[in-house]
Amino acid sequence: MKVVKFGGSSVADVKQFRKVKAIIQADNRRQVVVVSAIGKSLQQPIKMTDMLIELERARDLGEDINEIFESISERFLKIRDDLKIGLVLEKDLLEIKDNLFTCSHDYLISRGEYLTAKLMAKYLGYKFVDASLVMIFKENGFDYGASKRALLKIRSKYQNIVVPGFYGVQIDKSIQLMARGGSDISGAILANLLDAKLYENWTDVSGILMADPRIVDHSQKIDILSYEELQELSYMGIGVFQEEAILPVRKKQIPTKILNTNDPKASGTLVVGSIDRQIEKRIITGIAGKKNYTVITIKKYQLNRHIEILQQVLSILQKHHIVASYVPSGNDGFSFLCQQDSSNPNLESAISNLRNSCNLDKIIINKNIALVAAVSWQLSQRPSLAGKILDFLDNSRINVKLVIQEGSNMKVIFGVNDADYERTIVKIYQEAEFYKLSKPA
Ligand SMILES: Nc1ncnc2c1ncn2[C@@H]1O[C@H](COP(=O)(O)OP(=O)(O)O)[C@@H](O)[C@H]1O
Ligand SMILES: N[C@@H](CC(=O)OP(=O)(O)O)C(=O)O
Repeated sequence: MKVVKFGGSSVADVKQFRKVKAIIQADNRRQVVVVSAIGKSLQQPIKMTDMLIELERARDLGEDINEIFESISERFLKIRDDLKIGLVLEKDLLEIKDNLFTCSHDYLISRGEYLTAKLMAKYLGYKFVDASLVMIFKENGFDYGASKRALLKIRSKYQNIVVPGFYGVQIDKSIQLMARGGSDISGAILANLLDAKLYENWTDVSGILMADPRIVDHSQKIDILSYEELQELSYMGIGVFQEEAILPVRKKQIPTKILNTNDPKASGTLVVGSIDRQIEKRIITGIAGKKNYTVITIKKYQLNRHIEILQQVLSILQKHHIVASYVPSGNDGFSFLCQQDSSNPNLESAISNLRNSCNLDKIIINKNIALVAAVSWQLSQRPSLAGKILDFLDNSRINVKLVIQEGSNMKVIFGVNDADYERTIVKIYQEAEFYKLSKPA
């Protein structure tokens, strides 16, 4: 049995729905289907999830919600009408509108997946199973036991089901949303619960590419990679597979394939536990990164004799809910990195709190830093790799502000100015290509 997840781009319009049906019909082991909310298409530049976020914003600001609600409804009703499936969606849409001023954020934003799954289930002739019945959370995480019991009970009656991704239910029956891109997580959890033979993750690219195709033209595909390597790449920002989706499949060693709905015959990328490295020629597995970091450097003379400073700094960060990666430095200071985005809304107040509360010599703030990581399982055997890349970036006049090689020994990270982000990825990609060609047989 296979669990198959279709991302927003795979269900963006009626053409995409037809492709999904052809894929499902081509293999009767594709019994458990997870869908995201309808995503972007050529005609529709906005994901349904973002339209719902916009609806919520309009509601909260007291603006007119009717226009945006109408365009949301129209997208669903158009797919239904074009597919000619006799599904009564109007009742669901009315219920959402009725609930709009009293419902929670998680309920509202999850309705994109809910309605898309209803459409898909009807179109495929599969049973619609609301995620609130089978994706059960408890206070401190996901409840695998309760979810499995509920799921097996339903599957004893219905083999072929469609489950909306991206959300589940809390003990108090309220809807709980997952992180953005969370349908990947739903699919991975369902594959875990059902001990699936394979988890197929269908998207709009033919697998995981060595670098973001929006930055590197004709980037090579990664044919096979380990859960560990994918974890590093996802953590560093490749959007194609949600980082939190790796653990559920990794735990049960369920092979996972990233496949292209628009080119279903393409082989895609296979993710597994271990790889025969004899046949793996690549030295750098992949390159990924993110922009918009702030580097905060704390200076304190003989910091190693004032260990309490570290404790104070960390507790201030915690108080402001700052998500930070810590980069130890020398005797007289250390740095940490924070993303300047919605994950750290209190960054500025945390910095001013640090300035006022800790007895520091100096705080240096460096904004608009991009991190670019080269992931390679061979890093521990090739310590010179980081140096070679640095040399290459230096020759290209890219100013590298920091280098981090982590304990995992799977990736080396280069901090550059945001403005140099794309160029850095292109240069490391070129270096990776050169390396592959120049590697001794
Ligand atoms: N290294 C990479 N390999 C493949 N795709 C990547 C990579 N980095 C970024 N992407 C982007 O991820 C997109 C797919 O992810 P996403 O938009 O979440 O798809 P879906 O709608 O199927 O969930 C691709 O269209 C591509 O632009
Ligand atoms: N619709 C949600 C969840 C998701 O997984 O979407 P997608 O498969 O389109 O990345 C989001 O936009 O975050």
